[in-house]
Amino acid sequence: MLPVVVVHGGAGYIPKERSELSISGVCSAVQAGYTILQGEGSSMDAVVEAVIQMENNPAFNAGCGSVLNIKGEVEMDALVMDGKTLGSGAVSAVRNIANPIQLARLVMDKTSHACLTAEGASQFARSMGIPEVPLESLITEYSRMRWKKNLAPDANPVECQMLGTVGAVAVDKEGNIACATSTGGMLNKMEGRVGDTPIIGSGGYADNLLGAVSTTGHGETIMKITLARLILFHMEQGQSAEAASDLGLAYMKSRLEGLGGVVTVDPQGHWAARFSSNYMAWAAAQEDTLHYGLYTGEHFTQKA
Ligand SMILES: NC(=O)C[C@H](N)C(=O)O
Repeated sequence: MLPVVVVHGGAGYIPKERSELSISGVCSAVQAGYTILQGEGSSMDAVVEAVIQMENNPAFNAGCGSVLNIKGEVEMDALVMDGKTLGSGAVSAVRNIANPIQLARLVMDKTSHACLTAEGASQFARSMGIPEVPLESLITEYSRMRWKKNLAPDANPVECQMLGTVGAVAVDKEGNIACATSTGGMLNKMEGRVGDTPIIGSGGYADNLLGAVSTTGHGETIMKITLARLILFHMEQGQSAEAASDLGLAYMKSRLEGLGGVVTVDPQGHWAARFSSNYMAWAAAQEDTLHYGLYTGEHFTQKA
């Protein structure tokens, strides 16, 4: 069963013309993670690489392609967690860097802190030699169009809300488990708004004894129920990765009318990609097979 890597490209509304881009994006990201796992790399290396691929892909709301805040600027959140040590690293409201997930990993590896924010995170990035990139390089025509559209008083909140956060979970050959999640947040959010993504237990969680989860959906709702940790709690109680994911998502829906999605693994390599929204691009790679889907109930396979 091991190794395995599972990724998501965000729960929510995906316009038809963008579905191909999302599918091909999650499939190439999962392949990149799987190549690392097959080459003896760690689950942490695999989830970070998979997320970097999606941050660099303008189809997703992370890195280049992030949604814009109310001022038309990009502020990003990211989290990594290492299931062996329970160490984690996060950045919130960071600007002008291409790969927030890399910076989150450096926070975990090189500082004694769990999260750096805003200007302090930028200073740390500079000290680590991470180049600053111009704001414009993170903004796509599509994200600017959606930002403008959503400023209109008659904006459709469903179409304009959650979309495209990216995340990954993996178990390597040694049985070490990791998660990574990265996002531009919610469209037209207030300046300085921080969502669930960089918060351990909400945007993700990893524990070698239980498994790992990376989440997507409305951050303020996810935080209320600490969705990632809630799912792992159900697994601790004996539920499978799939049943626990469904229980967590069902609770968020019944308790708060919140929709979202998750990718989940357990220590044996059982995995799930589950969502209560209409769409979530996801992909998994295990035993040389690539699995992927977008709509509820969809599950395609091909050789990895
Ligand atoms: N699309 C998303 O998943 C958004 C993210 N969870 C946030 O609230 O920042």
